[in-house]
Amino acid sequence: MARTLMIAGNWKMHKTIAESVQLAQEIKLGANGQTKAEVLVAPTFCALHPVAQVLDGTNILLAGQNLFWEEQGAYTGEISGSMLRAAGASHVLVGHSERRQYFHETDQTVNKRIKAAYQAGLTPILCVGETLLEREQGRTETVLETQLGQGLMDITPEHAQRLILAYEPVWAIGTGKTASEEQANQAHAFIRAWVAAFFDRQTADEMRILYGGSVKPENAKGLLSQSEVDGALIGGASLKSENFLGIMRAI
Ligand SMILES: O=C[C@H](O)COP(=O)(O)O
Repeated sequence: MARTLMIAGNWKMHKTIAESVQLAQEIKLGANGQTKAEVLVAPTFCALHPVAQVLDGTNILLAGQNLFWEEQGAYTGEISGSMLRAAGASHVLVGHSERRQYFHETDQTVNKRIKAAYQAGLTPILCVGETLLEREQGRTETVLETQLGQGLMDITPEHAQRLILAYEPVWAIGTGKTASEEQANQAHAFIRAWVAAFFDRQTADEMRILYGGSVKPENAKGLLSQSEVDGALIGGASLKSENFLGIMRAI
């Protein structure tokens, strides 16, 4: 079955509220009727609600960049799934490599966040991917298997039907080095086969697996035309509307 492509922009820790609103307005104008892909943006927490107001009435989706697994409480600096929902988000990134690397998130806490996302009615976008060293040691598949297996532990098949995965080789993030089309397709095929074995074939066939790592207008077409690549999770190139819209137009 045909999977709807998703073009997702992760704005990371970039842009003030005013700048986020401006970018959202430019994307809203530019994306209007220009793409068959689903479009999603993930601003900083403080810009979520203002961006939601800009995107109101469009089919552009809004995501949080992370969430905590408790609903509320004395957890300074954290945000819950229901708070993201209330701010206008329908999706949430979980387990981004920057969260794992700089904030010590583990597969176990990723699993708690995934469950909390479902609990709040959010669609999680689970990010997985190997480091350069792991790839050079031939451990890519083992790493992916572990991140997926532990991250998705005890997730019900019903919930899995709403899951989105993102393959983001750490060595390709923000480095300008993109995985080759073959490398991306091969990793995605491995992930899809894993999903089929862990859940079932239909879930695997329907699951979107996005590629992330230095995607830009010049390489988007090649990457996104791979049979196993169902969209892109874009960092740097999502921060300028002409680049983000350029990626949309390239597909
Ligand atoms: O979430 C997005 C990825 O980390 C990719 O970032 P990048 O496009 O800047 O390499």
